[in-house]
This record gives sequence, structure tokens and C-alpha cells, in this order.
Amino acid sequence: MTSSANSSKNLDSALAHLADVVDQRRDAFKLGIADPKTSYTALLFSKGDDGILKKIGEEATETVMAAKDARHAGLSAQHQQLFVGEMADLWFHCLIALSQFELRPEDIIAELEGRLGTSGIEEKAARKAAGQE
Ligand SMILES: N=c1c2ncn([C@@H]3O[C@H](COP(=O)(O)OP(=O)(O)OP(=O)(O)O)[C@@H](O)[C@H]3O)c2ncn1[C@@H]1O[C@H](COP(=O)(O)O)[C@@H](O)[C@H]1O
Repeated sequence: MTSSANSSKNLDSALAHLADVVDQRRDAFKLGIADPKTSYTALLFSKGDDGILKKIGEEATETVMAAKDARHAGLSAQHQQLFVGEMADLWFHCLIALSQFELRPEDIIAELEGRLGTSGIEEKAARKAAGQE
């Protein structure tokens, strides 16, 4: 498995590339060019908001179960790989949802970058103080 020391070089570009593919499929589906019988991405877009959002719930649950299994298996390589596979499915379906709502992974990255250096504890306390929670 990758460690944080040698990781994130291709993270942004890989997500951006996959998002491009997904957006192209979305647009092609709308134009009647991408066929839900041969494109899983087009099939998801054919299901609309509810079908796409339901899939995120399913994939999130499968990811949680895979993580629990990996822990019980002592983080064996086989179970770690299954966990990675489920998390990949979840990320992929999140990219579909972003595309459906005309957003991009870059929007999420920018949001996370904006949060860098702000403790979640501090942020939550500030929200409470402002009466937002
Ligand atoms: N990265 C992915 C990707 N990850 C996961 N999946 C699909 O997501 C599905 C995961 O859902 P499940 O585990 O629930 O499997 P399932 O049993 O088939 O689904 P259900 O019957 O439960 O709905 C599987 O069918 C996977 O093949 C993906 N399908 C496509 N991509 C990318 O999208 C591109 C375009 O794909 P197409 O639109 O199919 O050409 C591909 O080239 C890939 O790069």
C-alpha cells in the first residue's frame, strides 16, 4: 500500500481525468450518444438524482463493511485490497454525483484546501458560538 511519503503526486490529475471521462459520458448520455446498455456511467445518469444518490449510500455501506472486515483480519493484504476496491467504488460514485450536480472534484479539493490549518474542534466551536448549530 502507498505511504504518505510517496503518495499524492498523481492524486489531483487522476481524479480530474476520471471526472473528465464522467462529464463526457454525462453529456453524451444527454445527447443520446452514450448507451446505458454498454456504459455503466450512462446507466447511472439514466437513473437520475435518486438512483445516483442511492448508489452512494450502498457503496458507503459496502466500504464500512470492508473496513470492518479488514480490521478483523489484522489488516491482511487481501482484506486491505478489498477495502481499497470498495473505497474506489465509493469515490467513483461520488464523482458521478458531483457531475450530476454540475460540480467537479476540484470544488471539493478547494474546500478541503480552504480548511487546511483550521482544527475541526475550533471550527465546530466557532459555529456553535455563531448560533449555527
Ligand atoms: N472507475 C470506474 C468504476 N468503478 C466502479 N465501477 C462500476 O461500479 C459498479 C459497482 O457497483 P456494485 O459493486 O454495486 O456492482 P453491481 O452489482 O454491478 O451494481 P448493482 O447491480 O448493485 O447496481 C460496478 O459495475 C463497477 O464496474 C466503475 N465503472 C466505470 N469506471 C470508470 O468510468 C469509465 C467509463 O465507464 P463506462 O461508462 O462503463 O464506459 C471507465 O473507463 C472507468 O474509468
